[in-house]
Amino acid sequence: MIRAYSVEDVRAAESAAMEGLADGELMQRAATGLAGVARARLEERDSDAVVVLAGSGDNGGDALYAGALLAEAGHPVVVVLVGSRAHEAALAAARDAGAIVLEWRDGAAPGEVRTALGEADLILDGVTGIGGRPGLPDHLAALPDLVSDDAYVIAVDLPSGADPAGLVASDAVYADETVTFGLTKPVHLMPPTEPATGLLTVVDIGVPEPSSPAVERLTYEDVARLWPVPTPTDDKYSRGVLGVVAGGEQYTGAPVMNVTAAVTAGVGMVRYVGPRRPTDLLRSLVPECVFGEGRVQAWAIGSGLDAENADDDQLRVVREALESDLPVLLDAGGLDLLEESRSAPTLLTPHAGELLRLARRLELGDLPDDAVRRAPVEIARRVADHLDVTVLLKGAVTAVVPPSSAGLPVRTQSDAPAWLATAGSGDVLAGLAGALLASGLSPLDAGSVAALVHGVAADDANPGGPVRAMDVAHQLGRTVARLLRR
Ligand SMILES: NC(=O)C1=CN([C@@H]2O[C@H](COP(=O)(O)OP(=O)(O)OC[C@H]3O[C@@H](n4cnc5c(N)ncnc54)[C@H](OP(=O)(O)O)[C@@H]3O)[C@@H](O)[C@H]2O)[C@@H](O)CC1
Ligand SMILES: Nc1ncnc2c1ncn2[C@@H]1O[C@H](COP(=O)(O)OP(=O)(O)O)[C@@H](O)[C@H]1O
Repeated sequence: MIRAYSVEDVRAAESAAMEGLADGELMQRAATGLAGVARARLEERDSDAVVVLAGSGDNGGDALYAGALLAEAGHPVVVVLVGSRAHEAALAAARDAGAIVLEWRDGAAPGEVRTALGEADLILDGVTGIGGRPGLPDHLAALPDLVSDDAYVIAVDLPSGADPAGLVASDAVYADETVTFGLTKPVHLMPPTEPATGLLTVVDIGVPEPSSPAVERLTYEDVARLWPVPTPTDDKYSRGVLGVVAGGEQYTGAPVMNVTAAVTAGVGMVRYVGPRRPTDLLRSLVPECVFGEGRVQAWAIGSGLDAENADDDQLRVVREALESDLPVLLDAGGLDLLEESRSAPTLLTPHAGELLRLARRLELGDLPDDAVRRAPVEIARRVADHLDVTVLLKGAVTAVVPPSSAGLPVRTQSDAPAWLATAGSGDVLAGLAGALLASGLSPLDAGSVAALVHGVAADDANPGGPVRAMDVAHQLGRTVARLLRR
């Protein structure tokens, strides 16, 4: 498990670590680790010229001390001061080591700054760290255009401009690599900010780990720990039966994808409830599936289901499922059918558009069109709290957000290639997560394990190339086996 800690907890842990250490010792450790990574990258790329962007705070201090170490090691280093102040001792160290110091505190970039940025092989981005407000100052808006495409950008602690809490989207430096100190922070793992982080390298500076993470990420080892592996005493019923209510006369593909995914992921059994056409299709495409109502351990409801024109039998079964004490997953059209909290475990799996529609239907505050893009986890949290459900918000970084009452951290997963952004892949995820709910996993575990396995299966199905949703569904069993064997 990878764990990230809130800025307040990081600051408290850093203060605890500083007790008994000489003044500035932690910053020296940070700068030494940062300079070590920077030197390794310069060497790997057979390159030399360094630009240090230094802001007003201690993040700028880290970058300046690292710049001093790189200058001492013989690299040409140009420091560009971009904030209203600079860390004085660190700036003096950089000067003493031979760095050239330029200023770009406002307005357009001076010519010599443009030249330095254009010629840099490696840039240390030390504009802001965990003390930064989201967004870059206006005068730095032109920064990306001034940096050569060939330059390797290392963000110091976090990409400048990115929200340290990872809650809101903003302008930020997009780094090739982020070197963070001691502890991973939410910015590195959350949907709106992780894409700016690049490769994440954690340098140990001796900061103790706080007790409660704000964000967690499952690793392959966690899948091996959480996956419901059958024992010799199991039978198909004890392993879990998933009921699927999906599709209709119009939308016949979604149930095929749901059911194929659940069956391939190894659920005990799947029962499908739906009208004639999808039923006939499933009979020929997924012969393992059984049809009609019966006892189940969990429901997956809503993929390809048009709530307005749904079959009466389907709507009745959905009503009964929602009133039952069984775990329910609601996807796509099923999201329109939940009116109030349930007492049983409930997992919603919207994409951004569906989350916005749901939050608006529930009247959860002022919600402009870009509300979910700007603050995805906050909107998911509003829905989770209002309905007392777990919300899995799909995207390049998928967030699984439990209700605040559970007192659990958010889980985020980013295991999928962008090729997975293809019609039907969400239906595969719903079938997979439903299968895990039926086998007894909590909504948080089922959602996060499913997101990880779904993403890895997409890559396994055709490494480095396009995938169709059905290929992801067919790949699930082999991917699970590979992750369990590790
Ligand atoms: N504590 C420790 O033991 C250790 C800490 N360490 C390091 O310290 C970092 C935290 O340092 P920090 O607290 O000084 O905050 P930091 O992120 O540098 O920025 C603060 C200043 O930036 C400015 N500013 C704000 N927003 C801005 C924006 N959007 N765009 C531009 N400027 C902006 C604002 O100044 P203002 O603009 O208001 O004058 C504010 O005062 C941490 O990330 C890690 O790198 C390591 O050395 C390990 C040990
Ligand atoms: N850029 C991306 N990179 C990786 N995965 C993505 C990306 N965009 C979407 N996905 C994943 O693809 C799936 C799409 O689901 P969804 O939008 O519900 O599709 P559908 O409704 O067609 O089945 C989700 O699992 C989502 O996490």
